[in-house]
Amino acid sequence: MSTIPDQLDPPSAVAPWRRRWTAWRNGVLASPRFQFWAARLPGIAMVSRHRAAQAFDLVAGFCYSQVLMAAVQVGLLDLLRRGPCSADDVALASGLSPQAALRLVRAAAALDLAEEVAPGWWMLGQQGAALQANPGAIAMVRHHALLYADLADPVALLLRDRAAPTALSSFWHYAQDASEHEAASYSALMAASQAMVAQQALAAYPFARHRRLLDLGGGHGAFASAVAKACPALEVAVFDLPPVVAGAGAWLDAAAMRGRIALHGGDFFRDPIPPGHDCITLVRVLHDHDDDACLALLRAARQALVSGGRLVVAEPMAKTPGAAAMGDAYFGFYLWAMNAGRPRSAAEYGALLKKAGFAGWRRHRTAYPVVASVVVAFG
Ligand SMILES: C[S@@+](CC[C@H](N)C(=O)[O-])C[C@H]1O[C@@H](n2cnc3c(N)ncnc32)[C@H](O)[C@@H]1O
Repeated sequence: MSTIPDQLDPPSAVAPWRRRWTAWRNGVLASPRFQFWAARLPGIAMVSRHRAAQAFDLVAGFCYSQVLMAAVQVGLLDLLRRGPCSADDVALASGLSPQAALRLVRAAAALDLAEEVAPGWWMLGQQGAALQANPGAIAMVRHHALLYADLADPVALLLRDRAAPTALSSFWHYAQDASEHEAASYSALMAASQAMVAQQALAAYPFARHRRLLDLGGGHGAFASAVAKACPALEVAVFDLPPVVAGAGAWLDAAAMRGRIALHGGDFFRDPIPPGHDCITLVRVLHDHDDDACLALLRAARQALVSGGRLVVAEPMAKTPGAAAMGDAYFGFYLWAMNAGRPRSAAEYGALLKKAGFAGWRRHRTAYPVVASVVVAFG
């Protein structure tokens, strides 16, 4: 099927030394002789074993994710949280056969989701404990069934070029006329995973220096509520599609924030953005949209901001040191499957913000950039 020629004409953009060095290094790494010796030479052997394990994880990662999915779906993590369990306990609670339960709990232990604390008895492992305590992460694991369905044939997905509906594009139905049920499904997922994002943004940027904040695409108000709690003097409002805003009341009631957060329903690509705010936030919104749409939204946000105001962008970004796979691999394919948007680096946001008329921008450090990076624009 591939029509890629053996040799490509070197493009002038690639420095000759870089091309020669990379080709030489790759030739060495691919050589069976090098691999044979690298596994035996003291010092290099450790590195090469680590690289081999990484390569295996890359090949088998989809299977690990499905072990996690099964553990979440049958309630294994909840069960192990309560105390030591045998495979028979797992079988009884999950409806699996004893041998299937044993296979699952052993796989979970190999991934640090479970830990065998005595022969035949398991509790939560370290990863399992952290995940089980994080409702947002668990909600995302369940949600991944849709992405997994879209990725079943990744080349077919790429070939469709975002022109045909997918499981994810149906889930993320951003429209004025979306049903309240559709809007409620994705808004609940976002609200469940918002706490960890808000934590990053609140620690990275001093929202309390502002007077009035508008969270564009703010869903049911989870981020707005977190900021309002952290900054009692700040007036906080949310702007989102009418079917989303219509469902926000119940969420705000549950969080005891009704009345504290003003709600505006509208389409930020068509309707005017409410003026008079000195801070506008876009949290996990821009990466859902293609460049032209982002630019239009950033221009509209800049016009709505009061003079001297700030625009705060918070979302997981591409080219994040130490978390590059999260950006262009995970979000790259997630948003491709969603049929809109792309992950962008902080520098790419900087360029878009300048194009939208902002005088400057700055990246604010977050403790977990894998959850969210923060870029602030001014002027
Ligand atoms: C990925 S969600 C993020 C929600 C929230 N900011 C968070 O981080 O939890 C994107 C949000 O943008 C909203 N949105 C998308 N298109 C919109 C539009 N044209 N006008 C207003 N809101 C829109 C969606 O309804 C959704 O609530």
